[in-house]
Amino acid sequence: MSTRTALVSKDVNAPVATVRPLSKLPMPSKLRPPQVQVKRPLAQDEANIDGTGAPQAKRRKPEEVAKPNGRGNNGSTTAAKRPAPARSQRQTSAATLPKVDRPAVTRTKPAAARPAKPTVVARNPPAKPTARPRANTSTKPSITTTSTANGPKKAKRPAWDLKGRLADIESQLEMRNALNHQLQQEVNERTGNNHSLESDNDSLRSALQQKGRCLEEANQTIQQLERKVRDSEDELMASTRRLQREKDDVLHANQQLDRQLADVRGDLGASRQECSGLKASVAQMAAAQAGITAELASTKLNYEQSLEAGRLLQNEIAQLKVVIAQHEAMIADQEAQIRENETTRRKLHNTIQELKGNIRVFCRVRPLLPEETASGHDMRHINFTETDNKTIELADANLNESNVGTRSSSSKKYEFGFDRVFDPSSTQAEVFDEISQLVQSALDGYNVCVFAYGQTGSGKTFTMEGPDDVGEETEGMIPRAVRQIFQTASELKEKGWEYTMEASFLEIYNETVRDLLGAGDKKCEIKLAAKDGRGGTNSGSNDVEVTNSTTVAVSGEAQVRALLGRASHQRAVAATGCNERSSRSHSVFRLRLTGTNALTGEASQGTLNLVDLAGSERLSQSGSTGERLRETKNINRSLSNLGNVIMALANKESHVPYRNSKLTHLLQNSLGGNSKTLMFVNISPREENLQESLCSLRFATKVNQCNIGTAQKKVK
Ligand SMILES: Nc1ncnc2c1ncn2[C@@H]1O[C@H](COP(=O)(O)OP(=O)(O)OP(=O)(O)O)[C@@H](O)[C@H]1O
Repeated sequence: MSTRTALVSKDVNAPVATVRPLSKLPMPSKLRPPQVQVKRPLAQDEANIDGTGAPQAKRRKPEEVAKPNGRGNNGSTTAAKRPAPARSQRQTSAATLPKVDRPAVTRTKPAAARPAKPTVVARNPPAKPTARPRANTSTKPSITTTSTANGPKKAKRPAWDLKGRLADIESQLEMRNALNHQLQQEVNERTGNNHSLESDNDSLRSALQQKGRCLEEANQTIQQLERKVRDSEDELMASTRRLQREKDDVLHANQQLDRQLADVRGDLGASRQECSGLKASVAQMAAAQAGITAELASTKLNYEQSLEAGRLLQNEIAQLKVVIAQHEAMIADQEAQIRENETTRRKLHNTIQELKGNIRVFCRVRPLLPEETASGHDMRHINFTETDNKTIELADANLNESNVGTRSSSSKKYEFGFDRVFDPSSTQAEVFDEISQLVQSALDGYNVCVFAYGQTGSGKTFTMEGPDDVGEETEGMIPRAVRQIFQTASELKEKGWEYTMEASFLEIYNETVRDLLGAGDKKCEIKLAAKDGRGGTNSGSNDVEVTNSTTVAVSGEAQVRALLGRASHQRAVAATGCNERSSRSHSVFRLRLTGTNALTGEASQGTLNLVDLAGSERLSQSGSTGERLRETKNINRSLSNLGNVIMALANKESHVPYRNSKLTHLLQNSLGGNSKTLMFVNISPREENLQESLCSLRFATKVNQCNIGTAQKKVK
């Protein structure tokens, strides 16, 4: 008994463990388990079967198997006593049987291995299950049998009828075995179906995987195709743009060609017009050529005539060249003669100066100043002869000093004659006109010395330099002499003379030489320079030089005017108190003129000295004391020595006392035989200055009577 039960349990459980979860797949209606299985009284049968082993209990839910299992183990009698379930209940139990088996299937076949899309399986239903309905049909008889076995219950055998009961049991056992056999067959069939389904499932899964791979490949292919499409689209776009550009280029080229064509057409039209114009021009030129040809013939004729005339002109030119050469020779002779004439003029000029005397005296009487006129001064005591302008007459009303300033009929007249007398109305220009020839002599190479001698306030500075508010008309002898020198030097350039000029301005105060163009702080000494190595001095005397004195090369009037201004400033700085320095000192403006003539080879060196002497007041009349007395003594000594030198020169004495005073020492080469000297004796118009005027006129007369020899030109 137990052996058979175990065998049945083993057979029943084995196929159940491999049942596939058919409900997971869309099972065709033909493959579904037949409803007859539901009609089987499985619950009771299985309870009996389960009572033999645990595997059946494991496949059921606890609530479904608890009671049968608990009772199953206690014997079939309990099950037999139990009322049979209703048919609907058995069917439900049978219908749930496959569902109870599903968990076992789930354990053997993981859900993850199943195809993701059941629809694939549905499209490919397995072919084998079509045979299953027949198998199921074969089971029906057993069910029917079972139904028969479960038919109306037999009467309960009495307890003592063991034999009958045993027979019943054996009968039931046989039925059970038959049923088991049928079930085993059914299980086998189902197992086969399962295998078939699994095989189908595998094939479907592999097909699905293959489809998946195909799908992936298709996707990849699609992606590749999409990329190719995109690439193609890009290429298409690029090609489209390129074609558009090419199209635009072609259109542009076409437009250019159209324009060029229009231009060419225009040019062609213009060329045609030009061609027609050229044709007309050619015709005109042909006509003109004919005219030119005729004209050429005429020109040739003229040319031959001109050649003949040219030959005649050349002969004439040759003759004229001879004449020109003769004229040039004449001009050269005349130029040479002009230069000779210039030399002759200089000699004649010098001769005239000699005839006039190498020392001359001009007398100049200044006018009364406005303040002098206003104070009642007059100059009736001075008379000028209008005939020759060479005589001046002073009337001394009272010989007695006490009667000075009064007039009487017994007045004494003093007449003085000079080379020229300038009355108060004489202008600076008239005065300079008389000395301009001396200035010319300086340019010719002579030493010229012009003095202004007279008492203080007599007009010496006015004559030599001009007034303080100097203008063009009131310019003195120095600026006028300078202007003439520069003008004459410029004119002499045409005759080949070139001059260089050097200026210096010295002052002699209290027998001290001072440089008015320098700082004036250095002691100046008068020295005789060494003889010219070439023996250039015809006088035999040496040139006088002053140490520490400033010599300025001058080239124009303005420059000389600036030097005079500088000298005037220096003298003003040296003035002390009421002591008028300019009145108490001698000033010497010296202009050294060096000339060369490249044409004649001549050279000359002259010196123009313009000297403004200190006031010549008599010591007895001055009433000076102290420093003023010393100044007066020095002034008188130097002026007296100037007279002595002139007298010595006039008397041709062997010794001329040049060195007795700074003034004569400085003017050594400008006094004597090698120089031309002119003295202005300036006279005050005031009658109260009559005696000083007489003294000055007497000194000037003495100088004027001197013949200091023949001036000699100094050539280098
Ligand atoms: N010819 C003249 N015409 C007009 N004014 C003159 C003339 N000569 C001199 N004067 C004036 O007379 C005044 C005295 O002249 P200036 O200073 O030249 O005399 P000076 O002899 O040089 O005196 P000092 O010896 O003191 O220098 C000045 O005011 C000057 O302008």
